Amino acid sequence: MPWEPIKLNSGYYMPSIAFGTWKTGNGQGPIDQVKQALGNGYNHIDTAQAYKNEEETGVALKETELSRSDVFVTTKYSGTNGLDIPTSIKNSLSNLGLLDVDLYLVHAPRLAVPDIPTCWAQMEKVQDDGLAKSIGISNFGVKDMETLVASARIKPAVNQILLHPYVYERQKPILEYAAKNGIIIEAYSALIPITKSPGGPLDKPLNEIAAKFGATTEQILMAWTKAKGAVVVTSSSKRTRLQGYIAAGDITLSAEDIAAIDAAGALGEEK
Ligand SMILES: NC(=O)c1ccc[n+]([C@@H]2O[C@H](COP(=O)([O-])OP(=O)(O)OC[C@H]3O[C@@H](n4cnc5c(N)ncnc54)[C@H](O)[C@@H]3O)[C@@H](O)[C@H]2O)c1
Ligand SMILES: OCCc1c[nH]c2ccccc12
Repeated sequence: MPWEPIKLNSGYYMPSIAFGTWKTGNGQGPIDQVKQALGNGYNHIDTAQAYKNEEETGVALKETELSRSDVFVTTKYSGTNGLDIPTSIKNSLSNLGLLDVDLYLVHAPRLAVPDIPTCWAQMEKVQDDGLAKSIGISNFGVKDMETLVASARIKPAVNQILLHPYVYERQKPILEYAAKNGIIIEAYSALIPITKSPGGPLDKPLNEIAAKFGATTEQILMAWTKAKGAVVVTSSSKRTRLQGYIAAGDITLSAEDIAAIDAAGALGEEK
């Protein structure tokens, strides 16, 4: 299998590519998009309280042929409507029509109220109560993680962060801290160098490496992210793109390819 499942510090396995549901409201809508992803090789769905599509995600999960145990479901505490963590997880499970989620994340450190240790103790209770098999964080920096780990009984399984070559140097301390502490990094917006910041120093090496592999530049960015040990959370309403991302799991970049992407990434910051 190209995108191998990754073992979390909770003992559970997480599929290393996920379909993200943020902004799936347009066009087909979230139900059809999630069903399309589940029908095209994705068995990991990423949603959040803030995305306001947990109910539609739940419908898609019911309508798919895959059974509950075949799909890894992540949702997040986003502080929506000022609700606390115990209330939010119960609402999310009710919206999704599930008894538990595979992963529950604190969407951002600013949502950890009144402070990170108190918030994390509530997350630990969510796992103790069997409402989430694993718990984690999103958008946490090194200082945030240090504060959390200092008081934690259960370390976060995952930190979902922005990661692509233009921010790699800036994010590297997060990756290093996570690796030392057994926390898996999940990368969102891996395609920004193509979708939002084309015309920069990455264009040349990405195009050259893509031509060498007979691949698209999107696939090379996915392979780079995978090579950094990160799980990828991506999205598209287009079936062919979704299939392309899955196929990118077969691409193994050489050390020289990775070094060329790192070097070009370090030359240009995200625009
Ligand atoms: N935790 C967080 O704060 C956070 C933040 C952002 C995203 N996310 C999660 O990550 C998921 C994916 O985020 P993303 O959409 O930024 O990821 P991404 O960088 O993988 O981009 C995917 C988007 O790029 C488009 N795309 C692909 N190839 C393209 C091309 N050649 N030209 C133009 N557009 C192209 C796709 O159609 C899709 O809309 C979200 O749905 C969400 O679940 C989480
Ligand atoms: O996850 C995508 C970014 C995002 C959308 N709504 C949010 C609420 C809290 C933190 C992050 C987000």
